[in-house]
Amino acid sequence: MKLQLALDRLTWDECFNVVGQTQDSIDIIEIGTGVIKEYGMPIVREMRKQYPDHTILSDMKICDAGGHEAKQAFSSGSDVTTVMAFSSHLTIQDCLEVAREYDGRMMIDLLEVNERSTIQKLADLDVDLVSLHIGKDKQTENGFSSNLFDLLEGYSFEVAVAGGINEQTIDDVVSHHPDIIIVGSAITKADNPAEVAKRFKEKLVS
Ligand SMILES: O=C(CO)[C@H](O)[C@H](O)COP(=O)(O)O
Repeated sequence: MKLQLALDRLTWDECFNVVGQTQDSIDIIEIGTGVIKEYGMPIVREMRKQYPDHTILSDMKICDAGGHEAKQAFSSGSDVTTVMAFSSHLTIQDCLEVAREYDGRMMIDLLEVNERSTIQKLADLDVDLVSLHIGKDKQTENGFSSNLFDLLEGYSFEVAVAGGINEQTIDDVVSHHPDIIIVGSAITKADNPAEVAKRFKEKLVS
């Protein structure tokens, strides 16, 4: 089980500061969508330069022009980038093809997906990594619910989970044995991110 730190709603300096404090506890550095919108590919390149041994995920949340945007992410040093599950199968296919060219991976974001037919579409496209995700706005109504895992019942994807996961909910999430647990605010907004990230890491089982 891997810990992915999501860098969202932070300045450039805050991103590097929190990664600097938590680097020993995290496996994957996620450069969040809003951070990419603010700073573009230069922040991905700088993160790659400073953290050559960490996996870097750019949360591009691609939904169209998949080949071009995936290329932007991988050519800047990302190991993984994201495409929305509701996108056209052509967009997802193009992303997967670019990922193969760069020896990278696509994570397919299941934000707002409730239909098993969408999951079957992903399986038919030979997708291998998906993320169950409750969006930031939706979190004001409902936090991460274990029921989300039901959507993937019977499929063998590698699974990441995200959406307001905190120290109160981590045990429940871990009990479903996802491959990657994505934590943002619970670490980045903590008084002592290093300590909190260490506690999260200790909860993850291999
Ligand atoms: O993709 C995201 C937002 O769209 C975040 O990475 C994800 O929600 C994790 O952050 P948090 O733990 O703060 O919810």
